[in-house]
Amino acid sequence: MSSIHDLTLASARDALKARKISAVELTNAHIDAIERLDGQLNSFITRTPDQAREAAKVSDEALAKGEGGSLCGIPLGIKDLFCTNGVRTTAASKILGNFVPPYESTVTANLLKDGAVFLGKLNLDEFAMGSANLTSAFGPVENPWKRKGSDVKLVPGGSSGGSAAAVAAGLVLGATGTDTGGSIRQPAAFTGIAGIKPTYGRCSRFGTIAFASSLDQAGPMARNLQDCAILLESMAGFDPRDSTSVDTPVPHYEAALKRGVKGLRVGIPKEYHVEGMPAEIEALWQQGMDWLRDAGAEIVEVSLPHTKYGLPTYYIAALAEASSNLARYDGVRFGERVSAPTLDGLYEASRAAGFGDEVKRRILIGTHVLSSGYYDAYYLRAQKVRTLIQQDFLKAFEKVDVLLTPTAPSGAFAQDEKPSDPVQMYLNDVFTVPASMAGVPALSVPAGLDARGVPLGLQLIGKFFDEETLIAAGHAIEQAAAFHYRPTIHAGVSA
Ligand SMILES: NC(=O)C[C@H](N)C(=O)O
Repeated sequence: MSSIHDLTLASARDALKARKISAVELTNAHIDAIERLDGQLNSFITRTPDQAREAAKVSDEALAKGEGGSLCGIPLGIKDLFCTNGVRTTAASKILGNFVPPYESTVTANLLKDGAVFLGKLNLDEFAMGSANLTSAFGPVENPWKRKGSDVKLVPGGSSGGSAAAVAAGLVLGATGTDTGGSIRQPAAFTGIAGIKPTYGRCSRFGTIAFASSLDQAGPMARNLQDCAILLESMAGFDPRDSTSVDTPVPHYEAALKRGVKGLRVGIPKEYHVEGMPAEIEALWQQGMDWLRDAGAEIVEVSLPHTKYGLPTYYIAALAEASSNLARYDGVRFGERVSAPTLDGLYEASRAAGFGDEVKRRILIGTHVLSSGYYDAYYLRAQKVRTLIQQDFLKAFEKVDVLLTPTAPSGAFAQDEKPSDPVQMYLNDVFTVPASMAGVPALSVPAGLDARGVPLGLQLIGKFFDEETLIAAGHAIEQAAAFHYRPTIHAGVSA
């Protein structure tokens, strides 16, 4: 018999509404699973079981009266980058180690309004800077997947690595993520789950700790796209407190699952055939094209000529913004303070003690590319190239409805394979960053396992605010791929 941990978010929602299970029962099962497995996975930074049990009770009362929102009684995890009123919010940084926000982010407020039950705050790369969840001040997250016949610990991807691992292992039914250059899509691919980076402006950034404000976008991570669609509908929407949030109606995303892909034009960007890509990933990409063609789509080759500038311009623009955003952590207004005889000394000592190496590296590079004398050569130029990258997408979308690519150039790697050269780590983002720079929506769906038994994902990139077509095409891949595998570490497997 399958366990309560095999329920998808959608099936749990239906079972709750039909009163086949109670919210308290569902919540307790997840709290137990976290207690059993998270000592190993380390996907949570802060657990909130008492609040969760209380919220579940309230959900049951609403459900008994036939009331309750779309997520009533659904246990979720929240990436620890979203401010949660009265619950510690760290961004996985020492500098915010004791920060308890007095307010709620709009995204989490929307989820709460719809009745979600929060189990706690999920681990991530410090300030969302990383692709392996190795930069967290609260320790690395372990991927619940193992290579066949091996006990080596794999990374879950990053930066939303805690979200990805918790969803994959069945500790939560869904999670929030944020994606600046791939932080939802790459960890989703590494852990065999689905994740959507919506169009920039679709979800409010209010109350989400900023990394690079012109790129950061919240989105859902869950076992499949139906679950992501349900979450996204709740998370999205205009918010007057975020001037970049866009005032356009939120569709009923779940309905898009039924659309199919007949007649859909799917573009294959030829520049994504990068040198050194493993043959299995090329083969999976080809398989994805075949699946979509068999489901009635037309496959068209397209060109995104500025693709190769995606990574270098992202790692200029994002870091410039980060250096400016992170200037606020001065030891005076937030978080960790290290006393010193002078004010400058206090800033220096607090920032030196509070930030980890990767964050410091990025602040230094970001400050450099913004400094007078280098601004034009780096930052301004990167912004101009960013426009060219966006134009590539707009041109391609005159010919096609969506683009299909691999999500990442490799599957999950071992924790101790961490490259000493940070640029090697940045290369993980080669396929995810261009869509981020353009602001267009993109998603990752699990599409298969590699020869080592580790999941691989396919990415779909869409037109501005057309998440529905992405969901329809992604669902066609889900149906063809029939990805029903479970990771080695999973709540439904008894020890
Ligand atoms: N935040 C992200 O989207 C992750 C990306 N790998 C970065 O380190 O910037």
